[in-house]
Amino acid sequence: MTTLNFAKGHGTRNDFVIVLDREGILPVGPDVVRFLCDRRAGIGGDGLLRAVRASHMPEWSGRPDVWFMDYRNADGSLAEMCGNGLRVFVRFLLEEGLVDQTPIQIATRAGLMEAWPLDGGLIRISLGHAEVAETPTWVRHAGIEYPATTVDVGNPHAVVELADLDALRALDLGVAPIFDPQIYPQGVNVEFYVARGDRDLQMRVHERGVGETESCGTGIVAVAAAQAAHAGFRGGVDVHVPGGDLRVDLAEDGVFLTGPAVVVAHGTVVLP
Ligand SMILES: N[C@@H](CCC[C@H](N)C(=O)O)C(=O)O
Repeated sequence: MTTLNFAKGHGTRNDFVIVLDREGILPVGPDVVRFLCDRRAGIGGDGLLRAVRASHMPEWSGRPDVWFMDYRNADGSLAEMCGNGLRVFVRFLLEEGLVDQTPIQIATRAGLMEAWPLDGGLIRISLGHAEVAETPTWVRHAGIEYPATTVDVGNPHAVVELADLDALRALDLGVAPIFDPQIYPQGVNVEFYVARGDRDLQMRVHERGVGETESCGTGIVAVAAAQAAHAGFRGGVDVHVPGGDLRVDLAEDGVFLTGPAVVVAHGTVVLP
């Protein structure tokens, strides 16, 4: 019988199974990830966060003395970055006494990120630079073709602006949006948003490798960056998602995301 110790956490209800694997030796291939993230047969989560010492990740060539966030989607696929996951990952490391200095540096497939624990259960993270593409693309959903903006936040996003909140509420994101596979050969996260004000956005998301989730940190940064590029500003943007409220800062030196992160359970699971 193979057992695994796990924790469970979420950031604005984007939820994750977390495993500590200092030496990168645990058997967490795609089948095990799908099992752990299964809400009926497993623990349940939108993704898995595996904490590995960076020196044990062959794909990492940066600082060896930090933790690497190995993120997997619920369908077992790899993703480069996860904004809510990064805050939950940091919360887990803090609670386990595995990090102390601030800013906390975390290695990811999208590079070295930093995190600052704040009062009120919040964590601020850096997410590098959000690159807004100039060439427009499209997204089709429920028979409608929408103009979309591509934003790279380490992982790929297609951002669609809708006219009003009724249109946002009416979307059936149980159905996956269709996108241009030439633009997104590795798939894409699709965000729909409404600007309640220039710096006050409401968003829903269909995540690559997961489906509709209640929040997506990189998606939140993507809609803020797309809105800022269209309206021509920098600075703070509030983004509301079904799972809660987050703050994006679009600064000269990169993008930052602030929001809550909690660990809610610890346990042991028997692997099939
Ligand atoms: N929920 C995440 C994003 C997770 C990865 C994404 N599904 C992808 O495949 O790129 C977030 O909070 O950013």
